[in-house]
Amino acid sequence: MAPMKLYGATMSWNVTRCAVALEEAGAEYEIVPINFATAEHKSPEHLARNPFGQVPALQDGDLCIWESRAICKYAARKNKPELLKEGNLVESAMVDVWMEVEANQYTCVLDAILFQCLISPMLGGTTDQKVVEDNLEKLKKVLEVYEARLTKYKYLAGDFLSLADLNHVSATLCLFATPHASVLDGYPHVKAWWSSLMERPSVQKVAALMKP
Ligand SMILES: N[C@@H](CCC(=O)N[C@@H](CSO)C(=O)NCC(=O)O)C(=O)O
Repeated sequence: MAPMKLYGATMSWNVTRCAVALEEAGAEYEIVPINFATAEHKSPEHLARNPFGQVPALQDGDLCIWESRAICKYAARKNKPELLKEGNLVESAMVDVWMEVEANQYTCVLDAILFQCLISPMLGGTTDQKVVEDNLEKLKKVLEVYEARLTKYKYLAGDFLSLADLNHVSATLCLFATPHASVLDGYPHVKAWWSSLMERPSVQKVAALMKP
């Protein structure tokens, strides 16, 4: 079977979220860059992959899917279903909860910080420090919940690694490219959780991919 194709740039934490899942699942894949400078993401060819004209998109044979977290679930379900715990109703429910928390409580706040600190300056813009500070305060409230959870369990969904943990990696790696990674220092169990994720070969490989 030909390797899967992950369309997008490794500077995007939505794209590299998929790379972490693909690496952890041991999938055969290649990253196909999409050139934003030429609006390739809005080309008919790419719109056929992702009708919203965004990256990532994943092609696996005749199947083409988009939305990073759907791609991650596909990679896990196909190659390493234990990352979803789908055979266990309770464990899979907790995986689902923390996958939603990653998207709707954690990364949505982190996105605002990363845009201001990394994307805006890259586009010739400025960093709105008030937006950064406001979202750091929101992130601290989220991290308080994580700290309480990770005081009880080694990983977010329970005492087992799941896709919920892995979906946090790409955006958190980007946090370390900003001056604000120290926000994690106030949460020792979150730091220990992050350190254990960073020890994984899949994460180390993607971290290397993301280096500018
Ligand atoms: N919910 C989606 C977000 C994709 C996205 O915003 N992609 C951006 C670049 S990466 O941050 C993108 O393609 N932006 C171009 C555009 O929106 O036109 C996902 O998780 O895959």
